[in-house]
Order: sequence, then structure tokens, then C-alpha cells
Amino acid sequence: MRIAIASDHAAYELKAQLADWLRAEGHAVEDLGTNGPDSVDYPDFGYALGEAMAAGRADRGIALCGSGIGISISVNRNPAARCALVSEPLSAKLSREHNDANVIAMGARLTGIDMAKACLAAFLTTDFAGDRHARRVDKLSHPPQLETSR
Ligand SMILES: O=C(CO)[C@H](O)[C@H](O)[C@H](O)COP(=O)(O)O
Repeated sequence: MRIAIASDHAAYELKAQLADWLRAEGHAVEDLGTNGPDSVDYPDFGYALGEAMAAGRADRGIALCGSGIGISISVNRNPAARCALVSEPLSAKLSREHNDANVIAMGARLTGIDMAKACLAAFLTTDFAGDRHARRVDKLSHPPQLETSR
């Protein structure tokens, strides 16, 4: 599978560990940074991951920051992304079955390497269930017109 991965400074070590593991499992990993402890801004990396998904460069994406919250919000600004923030494997599985999530987000300050691998394993091996869920996921691509002044 082609997997793009991005993080801020709070999660660069977890990103490196996950990227190594995924490559050892035979996946093609595109690392979008950041690659060190210097403080950066998670939107820059979340937007890059969203763009990778929109461009079709990756089948799945992984977004990491301290809590997973900021980078998941950033990724979801791109309409091509359905990013699910998870901290345990059942949510990761359901994000695929019910939501056809193409990006998983996790928090390196909250989720350890073993739990992150378990979440990823569920995320990468679970198919979208379709049926009633397809109708709902389709609606995510057609939100009602929102007022821009608020
Ligand atoms: O976006 C976040 C919180 O919603 C992430 O946890 C960031 O990694 C965090 O805000 C970074 O914090 P820092 O104090 O600048 O390291």
C-alpha cells in the first residue's frame, strides 16, 4: 500500500518508528516531515498530507501530533481527506468500516508505539462496509452551504 505520513515536532519520533515498521511490512511510505525536534506548526504538515491524498499519491495517510487533534483538523480541511482521530483499535476499525476514513490521526503524547501499531494494523486491513454507510459518507462530500461571515 502507498502510505503518506506527516507529523509536527511532538510526534516526529513516533512517525519515524511507524515509517520504519510500515516499510518493513512492505508498504511504500512517503514521509512528509517534520524530521526533528525543532518546533513547527502542525497545519503546515496536515495540509501537506491532505494535498498528498488529493493528488492521489497515497492510498492511506497517517497524521501525528502531540494529541492528534490539531493535525487531524488540518488534514480534514482538504475535501479529499476523511481523517479519523483514534486512540484504540476498535475506533480505527470503525473508521474504515463506517466512515471510509483514508487518514488516521493519533497523538504521540497520548498513544504509545504498541497501541499506535495496533490502531494502524486495524486501519490498514479493514474494508469499508458500504451500504447505508456509503450514503452517509457521500453526504460528507456535499455539506450544506455555510455562511462565511461566522
Ligand atoms: O495540536 C495539538 C494539540 O491540539 C498538538 O498536540 C501539538 O502537537 C501541540 O499543540 C504542540 O505543542 P507544543 O507545546 O508547541 O509542543
